[in-house]
Parts: sequence; C-alpha cells; structure tokens
Amino acid sequence: MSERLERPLVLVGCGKMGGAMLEGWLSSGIAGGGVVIVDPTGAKAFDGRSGVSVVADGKDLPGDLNPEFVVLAVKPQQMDGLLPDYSRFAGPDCVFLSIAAGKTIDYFESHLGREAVVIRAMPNTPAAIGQGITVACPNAHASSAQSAIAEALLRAVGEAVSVDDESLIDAVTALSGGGPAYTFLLMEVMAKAGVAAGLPDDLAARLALVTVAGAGQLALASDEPPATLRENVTSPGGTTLEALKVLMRDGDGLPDLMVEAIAAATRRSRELGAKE
Ligand SMILES: NC(=O)C1=CN([C@@H]2O[C@H](COP(=O)(O)OP(=O)(O)OC[C@H]3O[C@@H](n4cnc5c(N)ncnc54)[C@H](OP(=O)(O)O)[C@@H]3O)[C@@H](O)[C@H]2O)C=CC1
Ligand SMILES: O=C(O)[C@@H]1CCC=N1
Repeated sequence: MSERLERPLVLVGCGKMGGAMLEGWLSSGIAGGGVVIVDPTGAKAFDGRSGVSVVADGKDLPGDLNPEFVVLAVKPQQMDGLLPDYSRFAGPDCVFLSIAAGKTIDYFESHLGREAVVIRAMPNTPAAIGQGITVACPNAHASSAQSAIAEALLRAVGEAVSVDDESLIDAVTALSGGGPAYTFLLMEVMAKAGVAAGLPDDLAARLALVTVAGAGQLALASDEPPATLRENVTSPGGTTLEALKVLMRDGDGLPDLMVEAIAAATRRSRELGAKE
C-alpha cells in the first residue's frame, strides 16, 4: 500500500487544529481519495478547493461513502453526540484518527465498536506551517500499513512520533499540544516587560517575537542542547545572569512554575478522558 490515501478522508471538525492539519494534507497531496469535511461553520476557507467537499453534519454524508480515514477534530465535549453518525464506518478498513484531548482509545472503542481501528494522536498548531509535532498511539487493530499512512498524514504537517503506551498522551497533550500557548505567552510577557523597562510598544513586541522565534530556530539547527545555548548567552558577571537568577529561582521560578503548569494540564487531560 502506498503512503497516500486512495479512499476519502473525512475530517470531522475543521476548526483551528483540524483546519491547520488539512492545509498540510492538501498541499502535500497525501489525501489522494479526496477530503470530505464535516463542520457546521468552520470549513469556509476550504469550500471549493480541489478534491474537497463540505457537509454541515455527519447525517448529511453520502450513504455509499467508504472512507479510509475519519479524523475526529472536534472538542472533546462534542464527541459523544456525534460518534453515532460515524459508527457505520467502523471496521478493519477505516481508521479513526482522534486528536481530541483526553479521549482514550477505550472511549472510542466503546462508542464505535470493539473492532474499530483507532489511533489517538496529539498534534499542535505549528502544523499550520508544517512545523508541528504529533505523538500517536494506535490500538491493536491498526495494521502496520494503516499506521504507516497515519504517520505519513502526521508527517505532512511536521514531525511524528509513535508510542505504544497510551498513558503518555496526557503528558504529551500538556507539553507539546498546549506548548505553543506557553511560548506565545512568553512572547507576550517579554514584550510587556520590555515596555515596563522603557521600550516603545512596537519595538518591544517585535524584539520579543523575533527573539523567541530565532532562539527556537537556533535550538533546532544546533547540535548543542538548549542548556548549552542558554549558557552561551550568559556572560559571567553580565546582564543575562541577573535575569536568570530571577527566572530560575528556587520555589517560584520558571522551572517550578512549568512543572506545576504541565502537571495541571496533564491532570485536565485525564479528567477529560474520565468523563465518559
Ligand atoms: N487548538 C489546539 O491547539 C489543539 C487542539 N487539539 C484538539 O483538537 C480538537 C479541536 O480543537 P480546536 O480545533 O481548537 O477547536 P475548534 O473549536 O477550533 O474546532 C472544532 C470545530 O468543530 C466544529 N464542530 C462542532 N460540532 C461539530 C459536529 N457535530 N460535527 C462536525 N464539526 C463540528 C466546530 O464548529 P463550531 O465552532 O460552529 O462549533 C469547530 O469548527 C479538540 O479536541 C482539541 O483537544 C489538539 C491539539 C492542539
Ligand atoms: O487546550 C486544549 O485542551 C487543547 C489540547 C492541546 C491544545 N489545545
């Protein structure tokens, strides 16, 4: 089997994350069997694109539709209500790829049938520019060919990592799923701090944006770990050291805060999974 879909991909929910991934799939041409979007409102940007059709509700899908993948990209809280519309596709030839926070493989098997092929994945929004990272965990029914196509779909929007231990996905959700938000927050608070130190608003915003983005690019391009890159900026007796003394302070510094933040998000992912 080629790492290109031959039958349709159904994208259920074409919002911020589903839309970001779809952009990459359309540019890469991986969805060779066409894409059917199900979304009551969010698909306007894709309506009319080659190989794409749009319906507002799962009940409007053609009776003879035979999808290769159904990508579930709605909010976790919306999942219960819509899964019955898709259970007719469950079986060995259709992969349900969920990107919903918290929703477990067991949850999907219990709603779609124990024979359903399910892959639980967690992407992030840099997928919109092909720079996402996704971690995926397949259930026992996914064939190696299906897992390979799923990985190709995920690689079309960035890096893809596969894990066998589903319990890792909650912490993945906390770290890389939500991670772009923490990074954008860093940009926001660095800019505000620059203004507080006397810089004009526009200059502070630009300095924060390009500095965070540039540091990310440097870290990706470098063979050195981030800790060494940090030390490279920190001159003995210099200015950065004074800032890092504050940021890395025991108890209330960024390292402790980040542990607390990731733990809170991991807990929430588990809670979303438990509401079954
Ligand atoms: N945003 C992110 O950074 C990430 C999100 N995720 C996961 O992706 C999923 C979607 O999140 P996100 O894209 O942010 O959310 P959005 O609200 O942007 O997207 C969800 C889309 O689904 C639509 N929708 C609602 N009900 C239905 C239905 N019955 N059938 C089809 N479509 C429907 C919504 O339309 P309407 O707005 O009209 O309700 C909306 O366009 C979540 O489960 C989230 O956990 C995973 C990783 C990162
Ligand atoms: O906040 C959320 O629940 C989703 C999952 C990861 C990023 N956004």
